[in-house]
Amino acid sequence: MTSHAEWTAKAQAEIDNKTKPVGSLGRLEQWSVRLMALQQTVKPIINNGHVLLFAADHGIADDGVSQFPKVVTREMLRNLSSGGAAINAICNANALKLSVIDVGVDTDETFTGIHAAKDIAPHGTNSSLRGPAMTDAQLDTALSAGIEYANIAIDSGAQAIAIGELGIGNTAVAAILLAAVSGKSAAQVTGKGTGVEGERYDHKVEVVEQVLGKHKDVIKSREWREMFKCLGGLEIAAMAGAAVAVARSPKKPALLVDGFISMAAFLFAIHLFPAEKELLGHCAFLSHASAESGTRIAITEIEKALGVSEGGMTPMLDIGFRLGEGTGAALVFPILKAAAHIASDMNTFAGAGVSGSN
Ligand SMILES: Cc1cc2ncn([C@H]3O[C@H](COP(=O)(O)O)[C@@H](O)[C@H]3O)c2cc1C
Ligand SMILES: O=C(O)c1cccnc1
Repeated sequence: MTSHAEWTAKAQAEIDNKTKPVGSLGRLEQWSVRLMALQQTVKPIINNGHVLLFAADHGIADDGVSQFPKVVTREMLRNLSSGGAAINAICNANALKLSVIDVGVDTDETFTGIHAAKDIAPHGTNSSLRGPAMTDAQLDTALSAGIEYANIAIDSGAQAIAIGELGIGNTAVAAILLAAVSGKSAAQVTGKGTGVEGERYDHKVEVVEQVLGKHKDVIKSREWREMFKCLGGLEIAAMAGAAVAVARSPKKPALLVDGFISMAAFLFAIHLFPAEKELLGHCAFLSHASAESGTRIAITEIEKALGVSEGGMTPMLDIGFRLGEGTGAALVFPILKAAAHIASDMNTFAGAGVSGSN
């Protein structure tokens, strides 16, 4: 069997032979090479994409870390249900399937078309300021929900799975997770999320710092499961589960990682599932660099955890997105599709009778 490294070399040679100056399609070429190596074919296929949007509430949202109240998570579920959210629009534009999965939103309401895994944690997580955010059972069930919904999407024919999220307060949670992994300070990883400014931003940094202090022993232990249980979120766990299901799939789907929170989930997936580290690295495509200020650190940590060189996981776009919901991943889907077509449709210099470089 040809190894992934051999496939990468073969794919690079294929791309370099096509009718264009070497490297002239920039990062699109990188993705094209990566798709060939992932699917182990010179004609990779990306036709169907599916966005998995996991939603959950966070105890820490009541500690003043967001510009918006916690109730917005459930109000946005209703909006998603009626098709009025940003992700609905981008999925419509790019012919993507969308599954919204409630893995712990604090509501009794049921919404048409929204999957509800309500048995996990009906009110969301506890605040990590006061104790562990989750129980072991909650962490396991949220991871399993992610795995389950990713497998359903893959079985129904998706060659690309995007992971997105909704959960007021979750930029603070992602910042906490990133600080725990990287050892960076609260100020370095904490961004403005939905738009906290001035004293509210300072307060958010302080909360992140306090949580890191409260859980310093478990952070020091590098026991990844315990760390995630104490600091994490249900929708972030579900995204990590979905990522590992994509990585494990023999159908070799691509994983489109969204913004800051989605990146934190992917980073934790690498640490939670070390046996799948290589597969996670092969399948993952970072869609965009969110404007959230910890993003660069997140990308560096992902590259470090995967053991790839600096720049090996450069996101495709950097266009000021800072929304989440899977919007960046959904937006970039046609680019991933084009990367597959570059590989399968373009002619070689010899095949087209075009002169090569001098
Ligand atoms: C109306 C609205 C729609 C959203 N869709 C995604 N988010 C994003 O913002 C939240 C994270 O930011 P923070 O940590 O500052 O609360 C998450 O729900 C995330 O998905 C939204 C936020 C709002 C307000
Ligand atoms: O980077 C993200 O995905 C993001 C940033 C701010 C708020 N919600 C999501």
